Amino acid sequence: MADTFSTHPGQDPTVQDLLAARPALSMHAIDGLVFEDVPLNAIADALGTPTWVMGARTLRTRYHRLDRAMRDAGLDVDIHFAVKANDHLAVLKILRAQGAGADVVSGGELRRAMAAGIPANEIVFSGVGKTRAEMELALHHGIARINVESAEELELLSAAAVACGRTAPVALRINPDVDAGTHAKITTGLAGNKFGIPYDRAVDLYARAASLPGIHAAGIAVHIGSQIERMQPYRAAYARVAELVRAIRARGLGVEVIDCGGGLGISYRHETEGAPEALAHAIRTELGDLGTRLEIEPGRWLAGPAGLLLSTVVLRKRGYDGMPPFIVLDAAMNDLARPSLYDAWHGIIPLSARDAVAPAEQVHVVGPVCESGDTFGHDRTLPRLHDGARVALLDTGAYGMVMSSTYNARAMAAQVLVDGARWDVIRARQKIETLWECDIIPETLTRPAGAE
Ligand SMILES: Cc1ncc(COP(=O)(O)O)c(C=O)c1O
Ligand SMILES: N[C@@H](CCCC[NH3+])C(=O)O
Repeated sequence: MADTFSTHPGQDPTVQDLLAARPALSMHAIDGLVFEDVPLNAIADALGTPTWVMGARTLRTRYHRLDRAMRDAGLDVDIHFAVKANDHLAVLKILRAQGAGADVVSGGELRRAMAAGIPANEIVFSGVGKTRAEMELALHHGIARINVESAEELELLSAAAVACGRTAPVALRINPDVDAGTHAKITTGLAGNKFGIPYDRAVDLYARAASLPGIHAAGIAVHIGSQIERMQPYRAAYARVAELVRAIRARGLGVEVIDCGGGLGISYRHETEGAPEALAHAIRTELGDLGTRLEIEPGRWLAGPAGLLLSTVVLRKRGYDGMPPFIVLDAAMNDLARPSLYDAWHGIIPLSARDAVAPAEQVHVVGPVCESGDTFGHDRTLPRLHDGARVALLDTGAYGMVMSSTYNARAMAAQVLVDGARWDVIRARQKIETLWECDIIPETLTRPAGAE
């Protein structure tokens, strides 16, 4: 955890270290940095920067590893991709083609997932504040399940389902009060977090769910946080779920499904990537003998390493009084928000082979936005970068473009999909005029000066 989120201590991996850990990336003398089989300079030449790049082959490879890990453990687990991590229709279509369903947290995500061809009966609706309209939308389309996060929400859902003549298949998302050992802003399974139903109220609430009109009490869901590196928190949470399933069944109620959540971490810096095989083992050990259907809802593990953000050095600014220089990029916190939000560490690699072997120096890497927090790395050891040099920010396929904004009137960056040796633009760079196309000027401001 300290590695992923701290910007200061420890030695940075070198360019060679970063490349060695990422099979989809390679450095070539003439072509420079190549992702899958596409030289990234070709994309930057054609589209400029900042530009997001997703790798289709990488996505497929990762999905298959996860799926195989579950099968090899003797488990039949439905994989629902957490759409919040990357909601691009092309990404969803690729994962769907491999067999993925979806986990969504808003009506918008539900509609995106369906637009990408994922049927509603393979979509689970999670989230702490679903509106009545969102519930109705989900029920109308025949959602596979709604994960309910509170007693209050359960009552609202019952009323919504009765009103539209539907039965809502429900899992109660419990809060197991387990520390996932991750950053405070992305932990979700502690009793004080807003997520889930307090563990000690879950059995009674399940009984209530089973008695309510319009509700089919189908199971239990748990999700304890994101970027989880160790299996122990998973095992602790699953052990609590198993205990709960037994207690519910002892009341004569049925539990058909357990949603085991997402959260598996990746290696941004020095961390060991969460192993799907270890997760499968934890699920089998703790939950495998309960005879329920099993599901997982990973986001980051599938999409994170499948994405990059290309950027160009606008200028080098000399540091104050011998302090490290600032490398100012054309990408900013409005594009990639993770470093400013969580002090997240993302690898940075020059696109040119020659730049990649320049002598290393200590720098601060920043964006041009008017916030001191618009910083991609403090005291980073990087090959010396000149004005105009291009870099790739690594592992930005999850919680990257989806968290972009247009702060400082910066247009949303273009996006490209690489698939082996082929690449396609999958989102055009936003036209700057569209930033104000929804602004409405009150008529009083359009009258000529002095006219009343
Ligand atoms: C309910 C739920 N499911 C799945 C996820 C996906 O998490 P991750 O991207 O860490 O796998 C999240 C995000 O933390 C979540 O809140
Ligand atoms: N946005 C977070 C992850 C949040 C997970 C959603 N509950 C990140 O970038 O690490």
